[in-house]
Amino acid sequence: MKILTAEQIRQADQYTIQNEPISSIDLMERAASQCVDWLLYDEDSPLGYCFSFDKTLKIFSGMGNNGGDGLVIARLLAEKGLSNIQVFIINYSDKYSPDCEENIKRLEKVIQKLEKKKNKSNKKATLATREPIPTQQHLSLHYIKSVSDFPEIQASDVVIDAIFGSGLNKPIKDFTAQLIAYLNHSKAQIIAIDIPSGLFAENNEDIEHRAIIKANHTLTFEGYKLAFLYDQNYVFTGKVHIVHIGLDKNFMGQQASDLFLLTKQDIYKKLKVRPKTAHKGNFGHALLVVGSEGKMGAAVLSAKACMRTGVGLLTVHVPKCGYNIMQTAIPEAMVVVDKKKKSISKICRESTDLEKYTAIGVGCGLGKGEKTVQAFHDLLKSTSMPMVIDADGLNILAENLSWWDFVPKHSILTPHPKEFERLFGRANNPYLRHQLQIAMSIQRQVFIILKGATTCITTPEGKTYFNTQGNAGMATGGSGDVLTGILTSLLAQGYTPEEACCIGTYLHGTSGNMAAKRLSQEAMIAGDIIKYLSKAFRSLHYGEG
Ligand SMILES: NC(=O)C1=CN([C@@H]2O[C@H](COP(=O)(O)OP(=O)(O)OC[C@H]3O[C@@H](n4cnc5c(N)ncnc54)[C@H](OP(=O)(O)O)[C@@H]3O)[C@@H](O)[C@H]2O)[C@@H](O)CC1
Ligand SMILES: Nc1ncnc2c1ncn2[C@@H]1O[C@H](COP(=O)(O)OP(=O)(O)O)[C@@H](O)[C@H]1O
Ligand SMILES: [K+]
Repeated sequence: MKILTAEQIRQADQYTIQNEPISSIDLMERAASQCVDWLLYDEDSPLGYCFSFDKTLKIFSGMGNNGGDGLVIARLLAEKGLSNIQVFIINYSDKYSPDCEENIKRLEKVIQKLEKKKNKSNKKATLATREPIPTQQHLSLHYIKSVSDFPEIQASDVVIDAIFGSGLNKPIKDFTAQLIAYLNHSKAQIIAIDIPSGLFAENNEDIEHRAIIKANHTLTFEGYKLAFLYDQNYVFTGKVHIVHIGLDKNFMGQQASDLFLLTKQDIYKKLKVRPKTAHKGNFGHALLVVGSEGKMGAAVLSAKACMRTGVGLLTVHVPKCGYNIMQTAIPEAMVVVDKKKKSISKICRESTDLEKYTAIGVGCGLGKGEKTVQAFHDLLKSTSMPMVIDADGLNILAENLSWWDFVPKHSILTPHPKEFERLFGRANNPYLRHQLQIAMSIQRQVFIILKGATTCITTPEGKTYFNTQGNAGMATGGSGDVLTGILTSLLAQGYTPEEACCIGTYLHGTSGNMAAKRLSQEAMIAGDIIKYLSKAFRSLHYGEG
């Protein structure tokens, strides 16, 4: 799925208005009604039982179209009978967008209607019983012009943030900034419409010092904004839900973008089906160069994951101390033993040693001893076959930058953020780090998988794929080694490095999700990601689970 910029979405919005055709105010109505559906029916919605309990919905609307969305949400929910709704318009300027202004009038009409109904039923009740009965529905409209107008917020309130959307063009200031701090400080659940107010859709500088809503949920129109895919911004977006508002699909499909979000459909299309008559020679021969004393677990995890991802043959090169461990843990793998006991010292005696392998993975639990560093150097120089480089392989490279010349083109590097920083340096914010990652992939002609809650893959052509599969249960030692095994296996089987990166990260995350579902995030360990690979494959091939 393509990720479009806020500007491209705005163009899609204009195109839809002109070509569907639909008026902009009706498009706003459609967008808001989709949000209302989510609020009323989605299992994640904190509003859930508002119909029966006395939660109050407090909608904070700005003066642009995002504010307009908030006003329509209020009206539609009131029309559906929701009991307690308070709308606050933030008067940060003297200019409303036309659709926002029109929706204030529409909301005022509904309020008047409800008031009339209330008076009528009170009159009836007074005539019949001599006592007024309280009306069920409260809908009110208020204006915030300064700090003194801020309403009290209870922990049980549900707050809708419709202050600013994608039209934000400068950091928020003055009492609106104070309002955002005030809302963030409350204990209420916050739902942001389209984008948390204060967050820019792409590049966010100086984020620590800016006023930005910290939402529990964000209902975003049509697709993820780029900023939502940076882990550092999760604190603002909370869980992101895509709300489809009927923008022109063809127009959006034609927009140029080098940014993609990986979906199950994408992976399904890339996965090969094993021919009925296949033999093990059809699925490659992987070499893993891994392990050192005390870190043989990393080696075992990568080897098991490699086999469980379908490679035909696997050879693992380990130090002597790893021989029994490896043969016992995974008898399916062949083992080549280094002449050194505790760490690897020489990988290939001759350059032809490597010819029989179809992919090489190196780095898990390797250590950085002098001989190992030399062996890694020799390995880089002995082959032009793209390889997977992880962990200490990356750290060694970071300390020997001139060796970049020997890294085979189209290799896959899998740094976590700290390893990324060692390799490529620091960037001031996640957007700039992403730009740096793209630039490095192009310059070094390698695939970089920057691992995190959302994993970011960049290609030598400058494309980016984001993988959002996975969960915090995978934040446990060894998860990265499992990924290295999976990637090496896919490369060995003949998947292109780009396919291996996409399938590998998605599979790893899906398997982690299945493990967490069954075992809990707390109790799962890296080895469980391997155990659930079979389920993950079945779900990708046949939609099971
Ligand atoms: N795209 C779609 O498909 C659809 C989009 N829809 C909705 O529209 C939203 C975008 O609406 P929008 O363009 O009116 O922008 P919004 O964020 O409400 O800002 C309003 C104005 O605020 C101003 N302003 C900016 N920054 C400021 C600041 N820091 N402090 C003070 N003022 C500031 C600035 O005015 P200016 O400063 O330029 O005069 C700006 O024009 C979008 O997020 C979605 O919710 C749906 O309704 C329908 C389908
Ligand atoms: N919160 C999270 N959500 C999703 N995936 C995660 C999360 N935390 C870690 N992961 C995944 O787990 C793996 C951890 O890799 P790494 O940091 O190299 O671990 P290790 O060095 O222990 O093997 C990465 O693939 C990462 O994407
Ligand atoms: K918003």
